[in-house]
Amino acid sequence: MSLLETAKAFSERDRVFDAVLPKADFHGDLDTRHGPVLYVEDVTVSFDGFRALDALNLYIDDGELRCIIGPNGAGKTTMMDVVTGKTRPDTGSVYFGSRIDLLKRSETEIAQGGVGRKFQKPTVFPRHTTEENLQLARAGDKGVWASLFHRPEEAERARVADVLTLTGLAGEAGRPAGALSHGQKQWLEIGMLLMQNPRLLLLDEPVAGMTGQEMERTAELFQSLEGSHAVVVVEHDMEFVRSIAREVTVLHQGSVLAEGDMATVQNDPKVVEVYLGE
Ligand SMILES: Nc1ncnc2c1ncn2[C@@H]1O[C@H](COP(=O)(O)OP(=O)(O)OP(=O)(O)O)[C@@H](O)[C@H]1O
Repeated sequence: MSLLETAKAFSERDRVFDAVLPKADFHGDLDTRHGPVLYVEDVTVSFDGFRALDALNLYIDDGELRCIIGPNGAGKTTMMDVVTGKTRPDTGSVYFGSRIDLLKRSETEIAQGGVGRKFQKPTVFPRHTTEENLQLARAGDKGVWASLFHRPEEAERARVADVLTLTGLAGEAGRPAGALSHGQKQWLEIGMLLMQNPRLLLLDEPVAGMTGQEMERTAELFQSLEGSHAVVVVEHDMEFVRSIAREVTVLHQGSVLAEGDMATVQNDPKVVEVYLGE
């Protein structure tokens, strides 16, 4: 890929492009002593009078793995849009830890301040190797141009090696990302988010299109992140949800219909009626 093409690719890739901008830092203010890393309280979002989120309350504990399920149109994507600053709610509050008001922060500040988001479709740089993709994801620390040409330092090399191991991609480090399987591309993209060391990861349908074996590997990956990163997984694949879920939140018509462990949620008649019974 020529320099020009690489630069163009960056401008088409919102998250990495964001990282070119001066780094926002509110890690020092992040206070999770009360438990949650994310507080969504009484949040309402209306589109032309239709309530996509309706007085939504959602709390995610620091380091927890949470699954969010719900029928189409329940408000799952809108919830992630609100947390990441893409959509501003009509009412309510959203806090990262107990002190950082995310509604006062820009999308860029939120992304750089420790909230990573992965959209459904993997977006990696196909002609760069797996390892280079991980190095590029660190661009925020030093600017894209510098990161394309700089020699990785010891600490960064170690971080890349850790993430390669964590994502099961150590054997693919030198392969162009475009040659990876669909599942491997998804892991690489999660790895790229991990390079920025997010405290909270929001993942939209991460196993869509994966083989059964890839799903099993993904379940292991998510479980290994537990404790060090809070991971919120929005997923329709119930078998996958069952395989990883501790706490499940069911959204319906923009608010929480049920919450609890998988067995509790699965046997809740309201949930069966609106979602699982489909
Ligand atoms: N920008 C918008 N303008 C108007 N309506 C919108 C907009 N964004 C979302 N909606 C509506 O808000 C509702 C909630 O949408 P959302 O995408 O959050 O649901 P979801 O739970 O993510 O659904 P899915 O499982 O299909 O992805 C839907 O009825 C959708 O049509």
